[in-house]
Amino acid sequence: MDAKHRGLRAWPASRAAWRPKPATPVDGDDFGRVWALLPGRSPRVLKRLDEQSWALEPPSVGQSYEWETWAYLQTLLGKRWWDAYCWEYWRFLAPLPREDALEQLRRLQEAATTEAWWKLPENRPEIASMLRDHGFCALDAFLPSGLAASVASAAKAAYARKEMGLGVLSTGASFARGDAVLWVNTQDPSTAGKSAKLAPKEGQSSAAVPELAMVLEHIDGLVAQLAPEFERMQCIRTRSHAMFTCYPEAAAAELLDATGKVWTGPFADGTAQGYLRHLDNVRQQGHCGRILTTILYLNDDWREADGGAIRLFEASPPLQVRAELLPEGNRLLCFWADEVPHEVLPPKRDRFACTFWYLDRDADPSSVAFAEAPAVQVARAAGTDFLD
Ligand SMILES: O=C(O)CCC(=O)C(=O)O
Ligand SMILES: [Fe+2]
Repeated sequence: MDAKHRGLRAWPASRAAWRPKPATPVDGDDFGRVWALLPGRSPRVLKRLDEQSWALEPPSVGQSYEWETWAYLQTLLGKRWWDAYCWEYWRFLAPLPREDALEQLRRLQEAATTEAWWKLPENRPEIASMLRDHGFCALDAFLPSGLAASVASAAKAAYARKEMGLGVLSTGASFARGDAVLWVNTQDPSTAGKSAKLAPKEGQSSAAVPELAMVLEHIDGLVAQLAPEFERMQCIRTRSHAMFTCYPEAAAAELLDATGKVWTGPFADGTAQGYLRHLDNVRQQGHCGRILTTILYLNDDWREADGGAIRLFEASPPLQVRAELLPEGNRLLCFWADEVPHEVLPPKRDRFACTFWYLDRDADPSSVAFAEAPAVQVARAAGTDFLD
């Protein structure tokens, strides 16, 4: 991985990067990548905390004594240590009148779950420039936390009910990937009847998950936000149905192939369960319409030791790594479908995600036109409305 991209595991920094490391001094590179998402009525992203003069005052990010403090708080608060961390910085920047601190924290948390930091005008240029400069962008805390949790439960429940089928390549082959897949659309199955079951290919599993409609408002909103910045997004007119995936923990994996045999993954010993390096849209083999890949990860507290990172490569040289990202819950990853080769490393825990592709082709049984699509808006402005 070249120096420019080293450490680009998340943007803003992942929770993993925030985990206290009392014994390890933070080295120069990592130190420069400390970011914070501050909750509040207008949440703010603080960048490069080490460069802010106030951050050098105690309590200061990156100092070993501070990590020790947070390690201690983690033992007291469990998962809530993160909230306390955000709270601490908020308090530090804007001293509050004396008030019950816990009550205030509760209100801050509520505000933080109803507002999307990435929609704020001051954060937009940063997001677009990440996509422009690196070919991908990763947004943490993307959805309101309750919504992210409910999508994660829907995916996990579908997997537990054995509704997911073996992932296959668009060519029909399955040698390269070890995931279980379920195509999901937003229709309410009670009213949609047979049309609620829509998968791109005959025989693939599909289902309707109505709460995805809310998720789509956010992801479509991001696409609409980014589109004016990118010529190549102007032709987007449809979005695929959602693809729920589970890459099962290697030891527990038992997927059936098309002939009903237990499928043991791409490697002969059956231990590896990832997805080999590939492009989502190989233009030389015929443009499949995919312009932008967006993946919402659905896994709580994912650690480096759990494996399962998505590794993004440069187009050239072919094995030059751009970045690796962990599939941490409520992280949205976007990248150019025809320009960013990627692979999924085998996970040591069941690994869930929900993928949508934004396409430049017309709606068909596997995709739908959506109101914010740039090409749809152009057509509307010209007096043609081809939405249902
Ligand atoms: O789940 C991921 O991180 C990526 C999966 C993938 O590459 C795909 O489905 O095409
Ligand atoms: Fe892919």
